[in-house]
Amino acid sequence: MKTVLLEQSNDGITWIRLNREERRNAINIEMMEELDAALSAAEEDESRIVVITGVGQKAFCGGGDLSVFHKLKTEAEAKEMLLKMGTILERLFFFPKVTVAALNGTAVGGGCEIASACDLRIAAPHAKIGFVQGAQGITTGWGGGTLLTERLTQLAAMEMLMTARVYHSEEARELGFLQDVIVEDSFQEGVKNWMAPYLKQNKGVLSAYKARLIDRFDRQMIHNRMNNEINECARLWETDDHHEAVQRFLEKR
Ligand SMILES: CCCC(=O)SCCNC(=O)CCNC(=O)[C@H](O)C(C)(C)COP(=O)(O)OP(=O)(O)OC[C@H]1O[C@@H](n2cnc3c(N)ncnc32)[C@H](O)[C@@H]1OP(=O)(O)O
Repeated sequence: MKTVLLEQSNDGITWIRLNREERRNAINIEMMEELDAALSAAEEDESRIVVITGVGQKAFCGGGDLSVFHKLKTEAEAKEMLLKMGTILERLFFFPKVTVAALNGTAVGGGCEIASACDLRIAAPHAKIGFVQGAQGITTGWGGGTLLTERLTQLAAMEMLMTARVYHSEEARELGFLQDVIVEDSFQEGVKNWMAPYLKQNKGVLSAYKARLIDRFDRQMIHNRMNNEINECARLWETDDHHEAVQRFLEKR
């Protein structure tokens, strides 16, 4: 694997690191496939907790790779890509182990959708967090909007999605998006310390509680809502509003 790094440590944590630092860990098709493969490895290994984070200090994930995805022009082309990642995020949402999104830096767009699929979200103080899709004339399209509404209060989720605002970590914590802000100098050590109380429990205890959490959800309903979200985003994708917003970003580079 190249765009995703897998570290299966012997302390109960498997680390999955998004590894395109020069692109702010933006997601392309290869990365989607490697993320899926990393989840398969993590599902089978002896870990109790799976942490998804980004390489470097600047970004957790800058969302979909616009330098590639701007080539997708039609609703059908967009839908194929959105569905591919949506399927992975649905898998992540129902993953049998505890999952943590450790936001080492900025998480925007699809980066926030990945974080929403995880059970817990923690971040470095400098991280900026925003569902910026609205500012690009689209909605969340990997199913992460649906998943966010299962994580936060309805009002907080609506605010984040509908305003497309970018929040500082502390504000995101106040809204309930983040469980905590990790202030230690070493983010990785801070994440480990934060998870230590969870890691005191054995694998059976954690997986049993995770199964009860999953029981809360009507799987078919979540699946249908994610599909509706993907379809709606694909429809908006082919509008001029969206293509022009992406063009503006690409021209700024
Ligand atoms: C398709 C699924 C739905 C979505 O994800 S829609 C949302 C897509 N994402 C975005 O709109 C975010 C775009 N990126 C940004 O706003 C900023 O780059 C970001 C993430 C806040 C980081 O800001 P800075 O730390 O100042 O870094 P920067 O802007 O100088 O970027 C460094 C290099 O990374 C590139 N990059 C960042 N995000 C990217 C992306 N999503 N797709 C493609 N390239 C991306 C950026 O173009 C720049 O490249 P270069 O060094 O100029 O060649």
